[in-house]
Amino acid sequence: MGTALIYDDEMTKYKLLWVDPACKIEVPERLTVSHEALVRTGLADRCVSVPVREATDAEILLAHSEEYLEAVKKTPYMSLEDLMEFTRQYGDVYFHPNIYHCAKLAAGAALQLVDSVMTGKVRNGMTLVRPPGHHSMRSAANGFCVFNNVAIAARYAKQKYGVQRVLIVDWDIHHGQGVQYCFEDDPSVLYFSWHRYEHQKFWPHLRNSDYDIVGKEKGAGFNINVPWNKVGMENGDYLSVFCHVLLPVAYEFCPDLVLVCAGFDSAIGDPEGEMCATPDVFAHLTHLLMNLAGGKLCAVLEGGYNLTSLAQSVCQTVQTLLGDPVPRPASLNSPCISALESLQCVRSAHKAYWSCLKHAADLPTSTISTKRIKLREGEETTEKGGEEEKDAEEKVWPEPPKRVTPPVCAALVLPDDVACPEGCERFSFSEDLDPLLASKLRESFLRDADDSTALITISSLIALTEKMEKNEICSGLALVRDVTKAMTSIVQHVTTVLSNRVLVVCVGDGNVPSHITEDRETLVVQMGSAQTDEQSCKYYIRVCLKKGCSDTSGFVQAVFGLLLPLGYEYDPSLVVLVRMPDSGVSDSLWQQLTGLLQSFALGHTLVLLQEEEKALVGLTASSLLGNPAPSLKQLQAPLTEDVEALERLRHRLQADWKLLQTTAPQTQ
Ligand SMILES: CC(O)(O)NCCCCNCCCN
Ligand SMILES: [Zn+2]
Repeated sequence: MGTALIYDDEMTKYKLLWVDPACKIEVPERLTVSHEALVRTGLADRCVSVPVREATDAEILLAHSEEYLEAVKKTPYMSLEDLMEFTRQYGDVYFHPNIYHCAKLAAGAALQLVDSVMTGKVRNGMTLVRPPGHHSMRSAANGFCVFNNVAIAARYAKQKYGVQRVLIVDWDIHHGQGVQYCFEDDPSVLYFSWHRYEHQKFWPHLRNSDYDIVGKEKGAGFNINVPWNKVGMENGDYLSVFCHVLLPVAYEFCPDLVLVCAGFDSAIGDPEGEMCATPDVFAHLTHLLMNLAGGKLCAVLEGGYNLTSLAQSVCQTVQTLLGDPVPRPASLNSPCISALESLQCVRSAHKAYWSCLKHAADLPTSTISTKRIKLREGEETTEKGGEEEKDAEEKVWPEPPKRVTPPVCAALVLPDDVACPEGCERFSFSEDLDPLLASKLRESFLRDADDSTALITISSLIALTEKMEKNEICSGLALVRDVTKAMTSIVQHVTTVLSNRVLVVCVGDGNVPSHITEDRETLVVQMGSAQTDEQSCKYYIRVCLKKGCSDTSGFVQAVFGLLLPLGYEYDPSLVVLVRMPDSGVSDSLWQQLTGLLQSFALGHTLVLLQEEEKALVGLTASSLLGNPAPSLKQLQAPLTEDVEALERLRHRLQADWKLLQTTAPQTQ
């Protein structure tokens, strides 16, 4: 199934008709540069084009009052003076004779996207709209927004398709208070937003945007606010919040549909956000959400005012929705202190509501900057002045790397009697084996040296890693007699001959030859149940789950709280995913893990299965081909001893691995 792209240039046909410094950044070119970039890069042609439509009155009334709708209906017939008068009753927004029409198209476009995804016409999609929506409230326009496109879409999905749980991820740099107010007492809609806040000194200056506003009554816990109290946040800050807050909660919530308030003013160069995250980070944010809800993801444009980073970020998002490999995470810095304080505050505020956060640390006490500094009357805000505003110094950043999709998506090394799944390519090393390599392999890995099939398999695997390194093949899978031996020979080859960093993920117990963990070029993370005396060290990390890998919620904790942050920090060029014999991991969790690990190494994931487990070839290959993993059930609480053990392990390792941090260093 494909990716929908919904755009209509009618939504470019309104603009600011008078002088208003606060609104001048919201220009029609935001839509044209975004769409033109998608066309120029060929991404638009790869999408399924779906037409826009106007939202009906009934649909708009899903999130707005009748008096508000009736008032907006009058604007097309207003004179310039009347439009200015009408605008004055709202904040930081402007009206235009054509904006009502465009606002109906923006909301209608979001509904068309929901229809396309919910009916299975497409897997996921994005719509480029203006006016944006997430600030508009039941009876008020605000922050360039007229109708709350995403709030309407969420209500529509529940009403028309019986969707039980909707996750709304708002990565725009402003707080979508309109969405928050719409669902704050509704446990069926989980709203997550990060936003520039600076202790309430940044627009819209709402006390309700802070981390301790968690939702009301039955909705308590279903509203997550992550305030950024400093500008300049980077990719590492964003990915830490995804790994340590959003994703564990999202998997516990187990949504049937994911809606994204896709604002790109959180990208570098944007005059509103003044952050430093680069456009390729949106490829990762998108990818990390794509295995939720069986892949049903609708991205709706919100803000984004630097036309260069906006266009690049839109392309990164759409290219990921199309299933292309995500770029390697550029050298991530550790989260800054302020981000860690926010992280700690949010996790602490929600520990009562989410079992995955039950053991989170308490609120930081001593750190001064988490205390809210009440905005005293007239105290200067961080807003720019009026006309005399200084030009944010021109930020420059590298063009996101071209994301080439290798000619072969998944290559499989299989015994002849095992069928090769649709869409994959059987791979066997054909050319005659280099005699030197053959003898080396024989003496170091093969018991009975004349075991020719094993030799062929091992040499096929080595040839496979070389083709992955050349980006001729994206991912691989092999059925082998002994996964440990195969893992060892691959790691040996890749780290010595190709001198690349390898992340080895071992699912299940079994001995991992110690020497592959001593070369510093390999990071091994093993998830199992065996309590071993040997301690984890920086490059060989053992996660012990009481009930082993059959405990889905404990396993998911370890994936988001430990494995993904490690992977992002280590930034390997190859991921080897090994399913140890009798691992006990469930099929859907195995597929989730196979999907998530493609965040690293340009998707170069090599999966090793014992040949007895040939029944797993099809579903593993499906994940390697980029098909969304089946959604896990709603997760019950992980075992206390497992979470405590994971916290201890993370605490011990965070000196070496900065992305494991979830708390700010204690200041005296
Ligand atoms: C969709 C959106 O979230 O990007 N809207 C942002 C609105 C920003 C308003 N800034 C007002 C500045 C007042 N001096
Ligand atoms: Zn915004």
